Amino acid sequence: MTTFEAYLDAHSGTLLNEDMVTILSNIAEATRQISDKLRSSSLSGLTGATDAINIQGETQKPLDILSNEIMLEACRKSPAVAFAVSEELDAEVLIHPAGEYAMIFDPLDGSSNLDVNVTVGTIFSIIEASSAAEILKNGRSQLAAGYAAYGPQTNLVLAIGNGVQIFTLDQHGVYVMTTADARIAPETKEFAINAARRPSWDDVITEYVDGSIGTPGYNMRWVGSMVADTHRIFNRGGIFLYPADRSKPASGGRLRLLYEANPIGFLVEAAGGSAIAGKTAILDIEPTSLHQRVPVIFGSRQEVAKISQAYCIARTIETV
Ligand SMILES: O=P(O)(O)OC[C@H]1O[C@](O)(COP(=O)(O)O)[C@@H](O)[C@@H]1O
Ligand SMILES: [Mg+2]
Ligand SMILES: [Mg+2]
Repeated sequence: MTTFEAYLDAHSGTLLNEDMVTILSNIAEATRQISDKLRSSSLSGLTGATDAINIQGETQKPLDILSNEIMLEACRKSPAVAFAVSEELDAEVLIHPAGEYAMIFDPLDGSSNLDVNVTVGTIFSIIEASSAAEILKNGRSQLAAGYAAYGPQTNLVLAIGNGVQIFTLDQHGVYVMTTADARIAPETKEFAINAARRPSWDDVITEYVDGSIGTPGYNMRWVGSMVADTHRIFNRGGIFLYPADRSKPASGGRLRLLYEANPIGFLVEAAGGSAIAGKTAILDIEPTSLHQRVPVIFGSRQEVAKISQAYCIARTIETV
């Protein structure tokens, strides 16, 4: 049995320095606390919405705010964390002026699913950044990334440079490794997209989805929590698509680069999958702002390659 802490210890001094071990341990502890709060949310009144609106213009749920506070506490407990960047914060927050890293997170992903008891998650990414100017780096600069998925089980999924490991929270609050070196199947016949947005898709996405629907054996899934859709893809392959809205190309898409697309892209590539925004790999996009949105297509390598080739051929389509 390998616990999360034992896994970190085993890589301390090689893939991880002591500061990174502390940061990742504190993130694991934060996800335990969030998991606890979620399990009893209806009993403790942590349901519904608040009056607060975040920088994205979205109404915050009490659990968005609480999860953000728990993740900020993980930053405060980690002396090497200089900055916190979050979906729920307008700008970066200085935590420890002498720190060398930024912790970037979506404290609760899929929070529209909270009141219907469907899997939600916490997504995180660690980069080197001792000044605010260093935060806007491409996704290849990530030192570690991961997510917690709060569903029937709580899973913690982590990449630190040697593949992807999956841990499961046991009844004593211990994360135990349940999948070593998770790999995403290279081929798939399962895709995930919000089909209600079809009128806003470009021709490449429309043709891909229409072609898939007409092909025997293809299946469609859409949870509405990217973490849950990602977790399914880690377990049985698949492709996830959240393309840009063709009527608003400047908006970039729905998902945010720094704390949604980049960490998921890092995990997916580490597991042998691919993650693109169109012609460009997600991890190669140079960020221009903290809450920048990008089109996101990721999952089984060969299926993603079909779409990336279609974008390269369709030269008339303006895409990233
Ligand atoms: O409601 P839509 O358009 O299907 O969007 C769903 C997507 O939005 C998200 O919920 C965005 O995350 P947040 O809940 O953190 O804002 C993704 O998890 C999910 O894939
Ligand atoms: Mg999210
Ligand atoms: Mg969120």
